[in-house]
Amino acid sequence: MLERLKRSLLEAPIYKRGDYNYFIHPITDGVPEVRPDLIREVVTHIIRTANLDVDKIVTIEAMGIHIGTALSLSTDIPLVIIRKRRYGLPGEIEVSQVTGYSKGQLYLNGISPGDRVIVVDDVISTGGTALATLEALKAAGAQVVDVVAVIERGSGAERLKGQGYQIKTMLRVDADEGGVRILD
Ligand SMILES: O=P(O)(O)OC[C@H]1O[C@H](OP(=O)(O)OP(=O)(O)O)[C@H](O)[C@@H]1O
Ligand SMILES: Nc1nc2[nH]cnc2c(=O)[nH]1
Repeated sequence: MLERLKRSLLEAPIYKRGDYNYFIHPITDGVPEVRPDLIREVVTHIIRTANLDVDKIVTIEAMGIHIGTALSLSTDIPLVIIRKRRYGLPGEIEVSQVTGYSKGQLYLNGISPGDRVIVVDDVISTGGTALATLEALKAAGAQVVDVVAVIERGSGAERLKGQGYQIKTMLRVDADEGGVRILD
């Protein structure tokens, strides 16, 4: 299962960001190129394993967009993209996002109270983005029926699960100078 994703992660180059061994991968970075076979494998897996009895798919700019778009095309469920830019539309919800590398604001539009949604993203690491997303969706009155991240690195997903959030991840990984290791 997920053989292409696993193989591609084992081949991912490492880029040193200070002390952090950052892996560069088509799904999480769009670099060197977004591979259709990987997107297809990921989306097929989501369709098999996630609860798609939803009104909307929600993803987060930037690196959730290709996964969200492919899932939307495969299911005909509309896609809502949480943006890092304010639009000032009526009802726009603003939340703070803190990740391992950045701090900023996220802006949610397009959700009506009672909407059933699934959240999809490329990676969960500290869990800061997922937490901000869930906070925004709660403020919008959405019912979050599933949260799926393709790759899990670090303790964020476990922390959020400990706080009662249901989060599904496809592969858990870590990385050092030698490359990516798949943990399960
Ligand atoms: O669990 P976390 O520590 O919050 O990290 C996960 C988030 O980090 C990345 O986004 P990032 O904000 O780096 O922006 P990008 O998608 O524009 O690269 C990724 O796409 C996730 O949304
Ligand atoms: N692409 C990518 N995203 C991450 N998010 C947290 N760690 C990483 C990493 O090593 N690579």
